[in-house]
Amino acid sequence: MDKMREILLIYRGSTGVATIPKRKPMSIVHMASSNVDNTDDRISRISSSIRVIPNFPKPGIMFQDITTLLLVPKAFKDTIDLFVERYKDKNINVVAGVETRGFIFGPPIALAIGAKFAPMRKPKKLPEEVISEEYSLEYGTDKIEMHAGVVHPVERAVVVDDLIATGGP
Ligand SMILES: O=P(O)(O)OC[C@H]1O[C@H](OP(=O)(O)OP(=O)(O)O)[C@H](O)[C@@H]1O
Ligand SMILES: Nc1ncnc2[nH]cnc12
Repeated sequence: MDKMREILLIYRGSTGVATIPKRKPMSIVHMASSNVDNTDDRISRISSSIRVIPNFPKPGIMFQDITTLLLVPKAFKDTIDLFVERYKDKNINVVAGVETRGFIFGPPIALAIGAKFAPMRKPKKLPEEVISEEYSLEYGTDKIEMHAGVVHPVERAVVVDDLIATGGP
């Protein structure tokens, strides 16, 4: 399998419009900045739609909050379009999305390029036989699992997630 890991810069959702915040709002320093491809104005629109929250979930982490990107349909669509443009003619059979935020971006990319979508889930969520891999996070370790046999050796897969922090060990 030819593996590629595709990342944006992107977060896990808040709990909806009607909820009352349980903790003090944190100070927001800025929206994300971009240092890639200044010729495509979609990149700056995407960057400026991502909220950066310092010291969440713990001191020293600059949390890149993609929930704000999801509130801007044009920026969300631009995000999907950029990936679709990159992968549409590459004979990709499988888009694998990393839980949780890869579940937001992976499916629309898969549909647009005519690939199947395979969820890569946190441990013990999938009911059938799995293949699994342990990895390090910027703030902890985790393991990811996928149903065995959903990707065949001859297939080409793109792994979609929102962001690389440590990129693993
Ligand atoms: O480069 P790394 O160090 O691997 O960190 C990046 C990973 O961490 C975050 O997910 P997280 O495990 O926090 O899960 P979530 O999407 O459910 O919030 C993020 O969505 C990436 O998957
Ligand atoms: N800095 C960060 N922002 C958003 N999600 C993350 N996951 C790991 N590190 C992160």
